[in-house]
Amino acid sequence: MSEIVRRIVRRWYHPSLLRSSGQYTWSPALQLHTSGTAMSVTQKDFENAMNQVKLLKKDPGNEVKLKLYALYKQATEGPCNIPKPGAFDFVNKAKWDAWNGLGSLPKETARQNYVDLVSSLSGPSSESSSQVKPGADSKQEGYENLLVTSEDRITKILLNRPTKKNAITTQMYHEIMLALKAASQDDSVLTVLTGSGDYYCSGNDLTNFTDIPPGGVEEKAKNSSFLLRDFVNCFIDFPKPLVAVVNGPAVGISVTILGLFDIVYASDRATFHTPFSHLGQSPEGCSSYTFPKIMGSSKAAEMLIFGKKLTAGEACAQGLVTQVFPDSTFQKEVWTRLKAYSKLPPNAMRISKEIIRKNEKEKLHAVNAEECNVLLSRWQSDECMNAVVNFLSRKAKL
Ligand SMILES: CCCCC/C=C/CC(=O)SCCNC(=O)CCNC(=O)[C@H](O)C(C)(C)COP(=O)(O)OP(=O)(O)OC[C@H]1O[C@@H](n2cnc3c(N)ncnc32)[C@H](O)[C@@H]1OP(=O)(O)O
Repeated sequence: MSEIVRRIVRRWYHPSLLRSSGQYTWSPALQLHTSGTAMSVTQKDFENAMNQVKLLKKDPGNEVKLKLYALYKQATEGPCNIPKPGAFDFVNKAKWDAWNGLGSLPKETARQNYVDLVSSLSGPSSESSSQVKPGADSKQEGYENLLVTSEDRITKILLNRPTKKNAITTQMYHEIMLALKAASQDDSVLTVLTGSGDYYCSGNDLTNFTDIPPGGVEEKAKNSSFLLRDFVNCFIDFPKPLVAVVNGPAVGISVTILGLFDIVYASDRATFHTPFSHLGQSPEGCSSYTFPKIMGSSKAAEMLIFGKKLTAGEACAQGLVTQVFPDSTFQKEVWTRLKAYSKLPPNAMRISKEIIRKNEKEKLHAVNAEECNVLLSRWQSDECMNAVVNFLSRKAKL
């Protein structure tokens, strides 16, 4: 083991680098405001949702209350505009973090997300709504950082960790695999992956690298390689039409697996970034095969080797994205379209997907295995470890 590796392992264990997510105590100070400024189309839904919150029979828990608080503030006041409270002012710091974590999420999207979240907590409502609201029908329990709902024959898997830009933790990889398995067997006909807050997903959670088992960095790298292979296999083998609703910036693995989706709809706020060389890593998610195929080898190289960040428009021009929508109407347009698609005969859709993908499957599994094998050594390299330490010690961002 080189000196740098020893230094990094020591630093990985150093408590000052391991930031906890914190536990919050519910107090009246966290309760939602119930007056809002008048807004156009969804104001009625928004007000109904605010009223539904007061009628909830079960305490939704502090994490959900913080999300509701943040979305409410974003929907009514826009991006966080108050100074960061001191570290020991726990409650206000938690509220500030939640609101600030929504970044520049547009008011309209925050209002929609608030209504969706309340619907998922309340179950089906008897009131009519002017909006298409995916996810109000049935919420599936057992996920910590996903919100999995089914409505209108669409299963929606929402990455629900907005304060961390939906970075994917080890547990989330497992939860996403479970959710995909359940969706492949439920009575839905389409499956959607999307993100909550202003990001679609910031990729692999870099703190995953701090959880070193007794076998050291090598064992960690092996475990991660197996987990990644299983994770990507779930996308390769998913039998129903799979749609990515890219609501904001996407980074790393959340971008590379897009080549395994059947449709990718993007907000015009979305960007697509695979900074593998910057991180001392290499492509995964079968992108070393799908990207050159989709966009040609030189465009793929610019993304995968040089980390060029694409706008939604560029990603669409290069074939990675199916269609781009203005952010202000993104949710409404996309869900209206998906709801219409979900009425098509399910067996025909499934069989069409199978015939489109079947000749590629073996190749994709081989590419996945090879990419994971290369990453196994990349994750143990000084280049990668330095990049992770720099991020964790706040020296580097993308
Ligand atoms: C099983 C293992 C499989 C591994 C598969 C491999 C996949 C490869 C990849 O996915 S590579 C991509 C990895 N991702 C990154 O490098 C992104 C790192 N994040 C950033 O550069 C920035 O956070 C940002 C550009 C995404 C957003 O910047 P912004 O200034 O808008 O916001 P903050 O930096 O303040 O972020 C808010 C909080 O979220 C935390 N966070 C964001 N992304 C990640 C991440 N990928 N991993 C861990 N934590 C992340 C960030 O630290 C902030 O937390 P804090 O509020 O506690 O400070």
